[in-house]
Amino acid sequence: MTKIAIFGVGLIGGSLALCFKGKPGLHVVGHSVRPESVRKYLDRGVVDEATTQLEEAAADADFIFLCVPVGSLESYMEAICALPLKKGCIITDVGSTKASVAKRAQTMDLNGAVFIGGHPMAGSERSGVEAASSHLFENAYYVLTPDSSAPQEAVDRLTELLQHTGAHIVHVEAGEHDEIVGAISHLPHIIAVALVNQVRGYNEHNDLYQALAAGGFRDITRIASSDPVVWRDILINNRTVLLQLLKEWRANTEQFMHILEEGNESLIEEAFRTAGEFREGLPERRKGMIRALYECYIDVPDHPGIIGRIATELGNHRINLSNLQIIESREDVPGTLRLSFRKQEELDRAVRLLESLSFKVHF
Ligand SMILES: NC(=O)c1ccc[n+]([C@@H]2O[C@H](COP(=O)([O-])OP(=O)(O)OC[C@H]3O[C@@H](n4cnc5c(N)ncnc54)[C@H](O)[C@@H]3O)[C@@H](O)[C@H]2O)c1
Ligand SMILES: O=C(O)C(=O)C[C@]1(C(=O)O)C=C[C@@H](O)C=C1
Repeated sequence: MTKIAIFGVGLIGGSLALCFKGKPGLHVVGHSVRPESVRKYLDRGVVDEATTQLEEAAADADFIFLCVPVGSLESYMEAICALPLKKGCIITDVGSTKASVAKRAQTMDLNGAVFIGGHPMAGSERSGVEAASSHLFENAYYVLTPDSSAPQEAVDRLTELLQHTGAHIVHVEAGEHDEIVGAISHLPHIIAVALVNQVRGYNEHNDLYQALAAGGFRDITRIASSDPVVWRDILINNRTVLLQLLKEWRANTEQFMHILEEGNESLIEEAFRTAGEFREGLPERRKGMIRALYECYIDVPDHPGIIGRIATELGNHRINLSNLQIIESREDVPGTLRLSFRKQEELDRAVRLLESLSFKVHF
């Protein structure tokens, strides 16, 4: 039996546990310092076994996954490596920053274990084991940051285990990883939070701000609802990179102010054109969340029964919708529906069907 110990069975740890649990030859043990959490993991069937004892969880483990907030990673590593570990045990983490934990692993006594940093590029604004899903990592990228001291055999073993997540494994150097995710994940979280708080301030004097906030505001601010402790740790940990990115962001914002002061129409168009083109190239269909898998948007006239008709047509053609969301709906104005499917083939069939019914489909 291969024993997998997961420390911190929250959104990410719980999702990994669900990917491994029930697979032949794998036994998943969850750890929490809180007895009520241990009971919850067992009641929800996320792990095979759960304990509050660090030593019991780590004993004889072939793989140890550290799925706690970034600020707690090093203390967990130190506590675990002071325990008797199985020789050749692989310790990995899922932290959203990689350089500091990699550096700490290089300077500490790993007690016969091998450390390989990891970071699944999938997640959600939700947290806790309640939000865990076995589908979270499907088709997402999963970054590994092995340094030159990591034996190839260990990297191969971890890569093989992670096949159960359905993610694509990529190797990135830890420092480069932190720069890239700083720009594509951490900076957007800061911007979303700052924007929501700016509007929250206006709303204190006029609650129409909140009432009128529609698709645009929701789309750009979903991640502002992310877990405060998890994000406190990420931002503090990656602050050198983030301070540089924020300087560049400030310069970009000032440039936009100049364009507006000048009333420069062509530069505004140009900014939307270049941004739109780049965004079109994002690997949209590789996202790991169920709700964001294979999507299309359709314009619909705002009249009663239209949603029912679309759902019925899809059902009649045995096309399974995984989600349907009204993005915009106002009286007398065409609305937009977002339709999500679990498979490319279902999306393709839905698009053909909806177009044949004269709906306008976008991606
Ligand atoms: N949320 C995301 O979208 C996402 C995506 C990829 C990676 N990560 C990384 O995964 C790790 C876990 O994040 P998550 O989103 O699963 O968080 P979560 O809050 O859902 O889970 C965190 C787990 O760690 C435990 N924990 C242990 N020590 C803790 C402490 N001192 N403070 C708070 N919780 C503590 C909690 O009980 C919980 O089980 C973080 O390092 C995060 O950077 C998060
Ligand atoms: O989709 C989200 O809600 C996320 O915040 C996921 C997200 C991201 O920014 O893309 C957040 C943190 C991670 O470390 C990896 C992925």
